Amino acid sequence: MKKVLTIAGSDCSGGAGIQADLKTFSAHGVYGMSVITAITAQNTQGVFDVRDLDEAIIKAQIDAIFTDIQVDAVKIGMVSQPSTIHIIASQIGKYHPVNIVLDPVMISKSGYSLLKPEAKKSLIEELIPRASVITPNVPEAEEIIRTVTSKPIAIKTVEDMEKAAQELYKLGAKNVLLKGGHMSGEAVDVLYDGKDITRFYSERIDTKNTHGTGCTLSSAIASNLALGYSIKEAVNRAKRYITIAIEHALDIGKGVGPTHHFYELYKKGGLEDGDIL
Ligand SMILES: Nc1ncnc2c1ncn2[C@@H]1O[C@H](COP(=O)(O)OP(=O)(O)O)[C@@H](O)[C@H]1O
Ligand SMILES: Cc1ncc(COP(=O)(O)O)c(N)n1
Repeated sequence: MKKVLTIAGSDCSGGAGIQADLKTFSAHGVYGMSVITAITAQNTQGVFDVRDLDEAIIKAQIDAIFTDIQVDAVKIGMVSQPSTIHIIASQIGKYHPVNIVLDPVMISKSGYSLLKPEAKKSLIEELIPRASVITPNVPEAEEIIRTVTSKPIAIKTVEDMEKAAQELYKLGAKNVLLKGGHMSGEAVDVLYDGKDITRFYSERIDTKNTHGTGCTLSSAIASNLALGYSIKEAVNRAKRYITIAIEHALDIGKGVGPTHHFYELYKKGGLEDGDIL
């Protein structure tokens, strides 16, 4: 069985973060493991409190996994602060996992800052260059480009997304997937691999329940890379998975409900049994 690790924050309400990642791994038939960077108190209505774990326990969790178990892919989500980023970067340098999907989580759907402003530079300099693929949403892409170039940027069209993906590629990740969840019209994601631009389309589903979409997509990509798919096929399959997971999103809680994960949905996306185990 392929083994996939998420390094991310905990969402006690189960919609995003570590919890969404582990559910996604299970639905893909891969073995999920987690290194927790921070504990958040959040639900479908907002984020109420955060405790960042210290670097010693983050380091110890990563050592415990890599000294014992072969890891086929790593997904990195909420990394909060510079010390968390330094220790993750240094541990990646030590263990060299093969597939690294970095979701540069900055602000929750409810508007809470999950990455401290002073950590932006560390994320860009220390983690992005180590990633096999980064998966920013549109506001994150704008923020990263603004931080690097000190110039204002507004991504308004798919063509703007393509230009931004090429700009982000210069930061050293092997691939850039710019997600179009925050645009209007069809939900188009753009992949740039240094050579080709590929667009991934889906209909835009009319729902308020999109808590954890970014976490789900990046974990699905990590699962598919672990299963041996090329980056384009991994993104293609992940896009199909997230579309079904949003279509079946749950109206849980009073606010933005979570995506839904289960094996039957995976099969419904045309992803057959034989493909996943
Ligand atoms: N309403 C929607 N209908 C269909 N796909 C969506 C919708 N909202 C987001 N997506 C897709 O979900 C994935 C996550 O995108 P996005 O919501 O932009 O990420 P984030 O959670 O990081 O803000 C992308 O593949 C995006 O195209
Ligand atoms: C611990 C944690 N990590 C990430 C997100 C982003 O979630 P979303 O995918 O909805 O933007 C979150 N709300 N909480």
